[in-house]
Amino acid sequence: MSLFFTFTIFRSAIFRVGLPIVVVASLCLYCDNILAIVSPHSELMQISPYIMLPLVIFLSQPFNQGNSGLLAVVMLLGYYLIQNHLTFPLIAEVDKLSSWLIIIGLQLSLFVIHLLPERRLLSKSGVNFLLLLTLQLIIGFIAIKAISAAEIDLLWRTYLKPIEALSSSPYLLLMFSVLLTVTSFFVVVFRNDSSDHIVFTNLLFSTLCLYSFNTPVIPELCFSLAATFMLVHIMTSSHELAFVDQLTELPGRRALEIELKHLSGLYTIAMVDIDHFKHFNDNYGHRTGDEVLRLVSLLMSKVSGRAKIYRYGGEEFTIVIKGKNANQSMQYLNKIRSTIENYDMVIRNHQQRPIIEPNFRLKISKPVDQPTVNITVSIGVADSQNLLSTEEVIKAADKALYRAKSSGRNRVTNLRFA
Ligand SMILES: Nc1nc2c(ncn2[C@@H]2O[C@H](COP(=O)(O)OP(=O)(O)OP(=O)(O)O)[C@@H](O)[C@H]2O)c(=O)[nH]1
Repeated sequence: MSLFFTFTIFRSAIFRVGLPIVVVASLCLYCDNILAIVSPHSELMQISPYIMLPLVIFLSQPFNQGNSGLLAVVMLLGYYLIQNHLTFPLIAEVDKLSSWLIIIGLQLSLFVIHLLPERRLLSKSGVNFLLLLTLQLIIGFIAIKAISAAEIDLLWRTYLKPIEALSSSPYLLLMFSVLLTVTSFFVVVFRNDSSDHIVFTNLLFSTLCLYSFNTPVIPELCFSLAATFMLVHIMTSSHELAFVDQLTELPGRRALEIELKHLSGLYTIAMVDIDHFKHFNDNYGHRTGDEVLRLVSLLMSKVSGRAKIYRYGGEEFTIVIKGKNANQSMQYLNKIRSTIENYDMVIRNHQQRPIIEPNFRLKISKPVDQPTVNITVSIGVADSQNLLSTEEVIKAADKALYRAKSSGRNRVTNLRFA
């Protein structure tokens, strides 16, 4: 499987919602076994959200993941309130009211983060959100002071009685939680913006926490797992920013440099360059040019083979094929060249629809009567046989690419056989 598809799978909505669902489902299925393992470490479990959530807040600032930072602030506050303002099992009237307010406040605040742009934690939108959170806290405290025990009891008996066989939490609150979590699920499936899946993950774990509020260690476990997902999200997003080209979603130049450091033995390097791309940009505009770059990346990735494809820079790509010499790689490279050449690109008005659909699906069939253009690429190839270093192989492939261009373009050139 090429690196391109590995990245695509990790970034897909299905993977992003699927992984936390699998974790939560496993927790539910093997609850007794998991509790038996973690219960002896309950003190450690209790403090772990206090360590992990501040770490998320701290890392979110330099890593530009403000929404993760805000999620962690909400979760930390929720966890603190659950640990310090509730007595389990929830029998006292004031505890019941507090738990309802905490859950409603926690989940609404988490959900609102779907609406925020990805900025730094201490940006204008971040600070506004934190002010809103403070306001919510004040309203909560006023409500607890203002509502009498008799009124809470009436509320409990009239609207909020739990279905004991299902959960000790009021079913109306559970429904509210599930509704927000399911809505968030669809936000990930249909939008899948940078932090959507992590909002969903937090909602999912907080719903599980509500569902099993009175089970010991469950709140600690849920908040720790949510923090773990956020830490992984911050790390993988930063890795992506550093190593994945944002336009084509292929690994970029830095990823290639690291790959080159580890290359040894027999391998082939091919430099791929789109022909007359400046002309294409001048004729159809830079935005269409960008889409062509994405299309070429996608077409190259679809041609099967165990090669790794990188965006070298501009309209140039690098293909690394391990375990094969240049001659053995020619068939694969020619297939890439011909696949690109034979793809009929429909140039649409950008106000209507782009060449490639936003979710990166290839448009295979072209509508009748639409004018099409075909682009071509030139490829220069060299292998590690008789060459001492990767720099030399790249230089030789570059030289071969220059020859491919000067010999008429739209060809694969291997200088050893030229
Ligand atoms: N749209 C778009 N254009 C880019 C990007 N990076 C580089 N380019 C353009 O790619 C073009 C490269 O042009 P040249 O190096 O002259 O090459 P060419 O026109 O492809 O000609 P040959 O390589 O000789 O076939 C320039 O016009 C750059 O502006 C990008 O990320 N997006």
